[in-house]
Order: sequence, then C-alpha cells, then structure tokens
Amino acid sequence: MADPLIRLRGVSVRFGRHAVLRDLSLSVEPHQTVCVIGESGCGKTVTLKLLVGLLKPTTGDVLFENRSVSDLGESELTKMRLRMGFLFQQAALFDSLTVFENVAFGLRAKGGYAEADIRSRVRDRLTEVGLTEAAEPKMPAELSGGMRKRVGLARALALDPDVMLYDEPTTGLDPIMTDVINELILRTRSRRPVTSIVVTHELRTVHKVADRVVMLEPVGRLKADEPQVLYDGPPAGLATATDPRVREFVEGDAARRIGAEE
Ligand SMILES: Nc1ncnc2c1ncn2[C@@H]1O[C@H](COP(=O)(O)OP(=O)(O)OP(=O)(O)O)[C@@H](O)[C@H]1O
Repeated sequence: MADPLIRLRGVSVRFGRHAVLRDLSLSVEPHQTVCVIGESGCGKTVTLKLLVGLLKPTTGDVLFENRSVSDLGESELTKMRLRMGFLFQQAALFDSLTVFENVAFGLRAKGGYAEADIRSRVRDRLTEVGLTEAAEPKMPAELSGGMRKRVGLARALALDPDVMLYDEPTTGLDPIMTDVINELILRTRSRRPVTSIVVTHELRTVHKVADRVVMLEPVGRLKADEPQVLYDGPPAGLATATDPRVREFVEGDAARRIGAEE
C-alpha cells in the first residue's frame, strides 16, 4: 500500500462548545478518489478547510506528505496550496475577470510563465472541460451554472494540481449538467495522477466517481464512545451496509428519524 498523501490523525474541531469533528482519523492514498458524504453539519466542509490549512484542528494532526499542515510557515503553506486545486459550490469565479483571466489567475499569481505558455495552458484546460475559444472573453455573469463550474474546474486544473478538492460540485445543477460535471471529475482523474476528495450529497456522483466513500455523522448525534465515521468502503457496499444510519441516508428514508424526534 502506498504511503498516504493526506492523513487526519485523531482530529477534533470545536467552535466554542460546538464539537464538529471528534477524534477523526482518515488516510487518503495517492490517486484515490474519496467521496465524503453525510448529513448537513457533519463537518464535510470543515474537513476540506483543514486540508488546505484554512482551519486548524483543536486537537490532533492534519498531515500532507507526512508533514503537519499546522507546522507549515506562510511560504510553505502557499507552496502546498499551489499543489491543490479547488472547485467550490459557487465555482467562486472572479466576477470582474473574463473566463480567460479567471483560468489564467493561478498561473499569473505563481509567476514564471511566459504569456504564450499561459495562453496555451488556458486553451488546453478550457478544451479539457469542453469549452471553446469563444468562451474566453466572456464574463462570469454571462455564464450558466454549469458553464461556471466548468470554468472553475479549468481554473483549478491550470497549475496541474496533485490534489483536487471538490465541495458540492454538482449542487444546484440539472441532471444532465450534473452528469457532465461527474464525467469531468472522472476524466480529470484518468488524464492525470491526481488525488481527489469530493464532498457531496449526490449519490449519483458517489457511484460515478468514488473509489471509496467515507460517511460522517454529526457529532451531536453520536453517543460518547461512537466513532464519527459510519462507513468507509467502496460505493457498492453502501446499500448493504450493516449500520442502519448508512442505509437510511442512502435510501433517503427519514421515517425512523421523525419517529425518534417526536
Ligand atoms: N468558522 C466557523 N465558526 C463556527 N461554526 C462553524 C464554522 N465553520 C463551520 N461551523 C459549523 O460547523 C458545522 C459543520 O459545518 P460544515 O460546513 O463542515 O458542514 P457540512 O457537513 O459541510 O454541511 P453541509 O452539507 O450543510 O454543507 C456547522 O454546524 C457549522 O455551523
């Protein structure tokens, strides 16, 4: 087994008295695609923020290539982040920049690229996500949700990241566009040796792109000694998981929950 690229070791995160992650341990091997699922508030986005060093664990360690992210200085943290591509829910494009400049942004920020190189990389990445040259001068406001996601993905891929982090990449998209984005996540992985973490609510995405699924439970629903990870395995095992909470989530069945809260 390869050394994990990313490792959470006994991580807890609290905001005041609110525990969001509790003693969470998770290792991600290079080139794996891991989907993180679980109901709202279970700490999926917080987990992504820990990985990029936007949040620090209250206790425990977050390791990237065996180095604790909390110990990295500002310049090392920047270097680590340049190796990671992000696709956030709203695609987070810069509204005042054209599609071309959005995709070029990381290349210009990193520096050292000739203008011709920037041009060809931007074009390559846009082609990769199925957009033509005609999209380059457009402003984000002119784009549909699906197009924005594609541009966001092209931008995230501009620097050839080692790690791709997707936060709800298909939320708010119609089924066809959802499938397009799922397909692009798959292709991204088959074209390059990238390690991916996908936070999602969409089971279609899980079944299409994941090598492995990790399901988290909100800490508030756990008994004192229960682990926060309810499921860790291949997507095909979700439907027959022994834990009824996993099957309820997968089947979208809230009957027991409503009964329990009455
Ligand atoms: N900076 C913060 N300060 C205080 N509370 C926070 C902060 N960031 C997150 N939280 C809380 O932590 C909990 C988990 O948040 P997180 O965004 O990780 O949930 P999630 O599993 O991604 O949920 P969703 O599926 O709704 O996006 C939430 O209750 C949220 O309010």
